[in-house]
Amino acid sequence: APAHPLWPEIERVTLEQLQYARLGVEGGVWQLFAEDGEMKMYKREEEVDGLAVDPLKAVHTVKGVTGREMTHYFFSPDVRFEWETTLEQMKVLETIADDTLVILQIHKRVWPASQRDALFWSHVRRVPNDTDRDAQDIWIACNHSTEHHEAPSNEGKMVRVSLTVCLVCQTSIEPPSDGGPVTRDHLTCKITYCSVVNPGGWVPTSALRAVYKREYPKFLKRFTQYVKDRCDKQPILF
Ligand SMILES: O=S(=O)(CCO)c1ccc(-c2ccc(C3CCCC3)c([C@H]3C[C@H]3c3ccccn3)c2)cc1
Repeated sequence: APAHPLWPEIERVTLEQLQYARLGVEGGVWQLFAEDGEMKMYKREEEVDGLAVDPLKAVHTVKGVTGREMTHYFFSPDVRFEWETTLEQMKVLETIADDTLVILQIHKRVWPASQRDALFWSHVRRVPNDTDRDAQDIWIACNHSTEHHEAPSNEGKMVRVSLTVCLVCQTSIEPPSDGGPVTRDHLTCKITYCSVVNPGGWVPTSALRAVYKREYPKFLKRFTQYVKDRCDKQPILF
């Protein structure tokens, strides 16, 4: 493994997030708050120091793409402005490896909250599926807040959110019965998107919950449609 001071944390958090995502929405603790076709969005209402820090878990099934393609476009900074409508600025502060970056993002002001930024490492990896032989490998992309010497400390200016986010994708292939080639019509990608965001500074709880209720379904719908459009008519990346 690459010798970088962040690497042990990246390894630990990524694998923890993988297990957390694979728990699904069992246990009756998750409250369904949005539904759109195959997409189901759940939350838990939690407060830390009086701030709403509601864990979110979304499950979705997308036809015609692979988990590698889905996590690739989620990870890639080059295309982020194509689908992330709440982004104002983004800077890759460090390229730790071709699958691991440190990113500083400034989000648009979302009334009534003041403008915020997010500083996090971003990692994408294939997790070999050691259980089910004929299943495809799992892909995970994970973003987790970090420190970085190159990020402004924002004295008195921007509020910094802290976040842990993961996108876990499992592809399945229903091969054509006539033994023909596998095309995108035979692909199904099961997605679990998890996020925990601490707004980092006071936002009225009801207003913050309204922002999430509006923004998260929009975000996941727009992102997954973006990937479908990008992959359409392109060679399949397994
Ligand atoms: O999955 S990612 O890594 C994708 C890379 O961008 C991710 C997702 C969401 C955020 C985020 C964090 C905090 C806020 C709030 C907190 C108080 C006021 C701003 C918002 C506001 C912009 C709203 C929002 C909420 C949910 C989804 C998208 N937009 C967004 C950051 C990164």
